[in-house]
Amino acid sequence: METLYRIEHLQQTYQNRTVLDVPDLSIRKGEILAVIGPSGSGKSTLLRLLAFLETPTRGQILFDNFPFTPLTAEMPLALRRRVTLVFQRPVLFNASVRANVAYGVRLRGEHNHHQRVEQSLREVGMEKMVHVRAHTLSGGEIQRTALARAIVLQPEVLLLDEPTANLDPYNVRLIEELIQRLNRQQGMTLVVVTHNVFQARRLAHRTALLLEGKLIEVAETPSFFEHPADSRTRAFIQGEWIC
Ligand SMILES: Nc1ncnc2c1ncn2[C@@H]1O[C@H](COP(=O)(O)OP(=O)(O)OP(=O)(O)O)[C@@H](O)[C@H]1O
Repeated sequence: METLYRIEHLQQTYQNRTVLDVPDLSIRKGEILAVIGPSGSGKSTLLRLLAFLETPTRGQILFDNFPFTPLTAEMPLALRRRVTLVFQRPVLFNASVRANVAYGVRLRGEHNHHQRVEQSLREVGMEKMVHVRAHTLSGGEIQRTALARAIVLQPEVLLLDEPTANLDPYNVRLIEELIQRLNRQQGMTLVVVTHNVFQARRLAHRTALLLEGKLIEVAETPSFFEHPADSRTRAFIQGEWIC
C-alpha cells in the first residue's frame, strides 16, 4: 500500500512540555488507522498536526511527499483541502441541519452542491431532519451532522476525534458503518481516535497506541490485539493501564 503520511521525528511541545513524540509513523493510503490511548496521551494533538492546523515543534510530516515542518507557514490550500478533521465536540451554527452541512461547500465557492449535500445527509441518516435547527439536536444527531458536513467536502483523508464518544449503541453502529462504507466504497483514508479498544478492533486495519505522547506500538489490528509486542499494550487493552 502506498504511503500517504510519513511522520519523521515529530515532536509537539507546549510551554516546554513535550506532549507528542513520534519518531516514525506512516499512514497508508486507503487504510483505517485507529489511535487509542488514555486521556491526555496526545491523540487530538496528533490529529491537529495531521490536519495541518498547527505546525510541529520539531520534525516533519510528509503528506504525499510534501513536507510540513516547523518552518511551514501554511500548507498549500490544495493539500489542506484533501484532509478534513471532525472535532471531538463539533460546533454547529444555530441554523438548519442542511445549512450547516452546506456551509463548508459554499465557503469553497462551489455552487452546484445541492445533490451532494442531500447525499451526505442520507449517508448519515439525517435526510428527514434537514430543516431541524441544529441547536435542538441530540448528541448523536450533532455528530452525524458534523460527519455529513465533513464528507460533503469529499476529502481524501478523514480524521475523526472520538466520533462516537457518549453515544448510544444505535448511533455508534450507524457511525461505524459509515466509516467502513467510506473506506470500502471510496477508498477514503481514515484516522480514528478512540478511547474504545473494542471499536478499534471492529473498525481498524491497523491500531496504534499512544501513552504520554509516545507511540508505544502500531500493528495490524489482529496482531495488535492478539499478540501485542509491548507489555504496556497488553495492559492497556486489558483495561489494566493506570492513568
Ligand atoms: N494548545 C495546548 N496548549 C497547552 N497544552 C496543550 C494544548 N493542547 C493540548 N495540550 C496538552 O497536551 C496533552 C495532550 O492532549 P491531547 O488533547 O492531544 O490528548 P488526548 O489523548 O487527545 O486526550 P483526550 O482523550 O482527553 O482528548 C494534554 O496534557 C493537554 O493538556
